Amino acid sequence: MGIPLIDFSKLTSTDSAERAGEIKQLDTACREIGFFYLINTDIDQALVSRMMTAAKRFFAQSEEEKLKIDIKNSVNHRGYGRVGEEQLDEVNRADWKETFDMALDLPSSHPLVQKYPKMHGPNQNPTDPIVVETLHDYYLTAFGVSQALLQSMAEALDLEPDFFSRCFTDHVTVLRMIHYPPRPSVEHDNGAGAHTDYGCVTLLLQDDIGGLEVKHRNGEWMQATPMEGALVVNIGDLMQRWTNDEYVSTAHRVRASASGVHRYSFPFFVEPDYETNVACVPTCQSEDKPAKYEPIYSGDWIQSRFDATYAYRESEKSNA
Ligand SMILES: O=C(O)CCC(=O)C(=O)O
Ligand SMILES: [Fe+2]
Repeated sequence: MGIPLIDFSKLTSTDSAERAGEIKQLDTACREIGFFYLINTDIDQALVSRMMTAAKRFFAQSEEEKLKIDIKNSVNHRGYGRVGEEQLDEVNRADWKETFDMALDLPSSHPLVQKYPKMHGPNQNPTDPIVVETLHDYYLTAFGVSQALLQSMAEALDLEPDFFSRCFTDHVTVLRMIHYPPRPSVEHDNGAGAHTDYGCVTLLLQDDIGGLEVKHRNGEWMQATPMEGALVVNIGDLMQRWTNDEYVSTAHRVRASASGVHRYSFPFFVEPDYETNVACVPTCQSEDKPAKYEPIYSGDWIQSRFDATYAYRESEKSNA
């Protein structure tokens, strides 16, 4: 009953028997727990070290400097979020973490920015060019991994291989850096409150500190212990909806770091084009199991979740 291990090099292997075997394992993981470790991806150790260095450089700046790119000043959810800005668990305490979010940078004149200004538009970049370049390189590499993974999932679900990946032309995939500073008191043990992710899949790179916990079906919390060279991947709500609850979006949370300990992690939230019509995939419905959810635009769904969990978007909750 642990978190299963999936080998990316086997998913993309030219040996069809090997590929088919690994796709089956992937399918089981997505149905039973919605979480897995992904090893042997194209994200090499050099890129991982560059990300760790970039995050430390960025978050080590003064609060004043970081607030120059405050996420509150961005209509499209890009930039720096100070400690307390996000509360993933809508009932308990705010998260003890600071963040930086970036996505595809579209100019204000782009038609999609005009149409969906709260999701598309320019990034608010850090001033350090090394940090910007590193984030850019990581974004592209992780995106490549995510698309190959979505192709394997489509095959696992007996769909055309590009069923999901064809919905990623002007997508709203977000790369986030998170810094969990040491917690202020023993009582404040909330690094990130219990939540499910909103999008298709999340690819998480984490350092070796640990703290991520995953809720098993039986209600017990399991540790997603850091594994060198592995990403932790999980299914998001949109994919659960798309597959009529066949693939499960599982709750997870992060324990706050102990006194004196800093943790860094990098979720990559894989989210399709705004106008992707998320309607039950053909192979996940039958007479016995009709579609449970109304079709929805992917972007409308994701935006409603941001509005529910961000302090600065509080006033928009009632419109969500
Ligand atoms: O930092 C982590 O390990 C996980 C963060 C997370 O679950 C999220 O940001 O959605
Ligand atoms: Fe998450």
